[in-house]
Amino acid sequence: MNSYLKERRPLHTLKKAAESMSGRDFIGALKASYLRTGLPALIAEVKKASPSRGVLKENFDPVQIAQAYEKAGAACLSVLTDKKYFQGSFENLEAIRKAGVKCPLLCKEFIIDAWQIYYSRSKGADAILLIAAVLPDLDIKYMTKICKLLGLATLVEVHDEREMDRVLAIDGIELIGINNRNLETFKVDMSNTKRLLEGKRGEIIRQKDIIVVGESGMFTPDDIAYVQAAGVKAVLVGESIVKQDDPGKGIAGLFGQDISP
Ligand SMILES: O=C(O)c1ccccc1NCC(=O)[C@H](O)[C@H](O)COP(=O)(O)O
Repeated sequence: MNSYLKERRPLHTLKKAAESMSGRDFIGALKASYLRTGLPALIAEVKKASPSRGVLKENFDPVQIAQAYEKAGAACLSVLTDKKYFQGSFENLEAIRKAGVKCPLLCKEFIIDAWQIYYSRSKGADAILLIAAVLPDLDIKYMTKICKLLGLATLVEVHDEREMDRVLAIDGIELIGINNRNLETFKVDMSNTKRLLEGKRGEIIRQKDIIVVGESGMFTPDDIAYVQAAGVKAVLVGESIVKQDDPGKGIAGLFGQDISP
């Protein structure tokens, strides 16, 4: 977390800015897209670089990429704001919002402190990411409540059975992301999504009407079909689409068809 920013924006002034922002319905946009296309709704990631792959796109223009994604049928966008590992920024998030992009925006940041939630909202976020691997249950509960009060959606990310069981035991969770990438080894294994949705866990998810997002390592229509068959209603995709000369065409290639509205 950037303590320099935290010093400049004490919580009581930041809260006012966050509360005055009007948000967009992130979960509603995912549901509407799934109904419209019959395919997992796309959360398209504005991603310049990653720890596992280095720089993905030279001449990175976040607004242009966001507009191309929206035009090509993305339901929502994920904007990396972490500087150190992904070369992202809050300026990118703010610029995309100010450019008039209508897709709801997920602020992709390593959130460990409630201050960051207010800051994300003040910069135009409609949803934030909470990573179960780094947050105790109590923080997930507390942060989810703050988000609800602010009108923000929370995407709670899990990677294994233990994290999934922890998150399923928390009341009020509406959106769970299953990351196919192991955050320590960076290895991607799509069968992770399938495994975590089998049996009792899948039943609880259906009962609670939770939307599951498949995350990472998707490149082809077969990959999309695989995670859809496993039970996901949305996918979070970065590398395979952002690397294309035309990221919009990257989306049609990923789904094997034009999904634009
Ligand atoms: O992308 C990485 O290399 C990475 C490494 C370590 C921790 C997290 C990482 N990525 C975060 C993500 O969740 C992905 O950016 C997102 O799921 C999109 O993945 P992809 O389609 O494989 O770019």
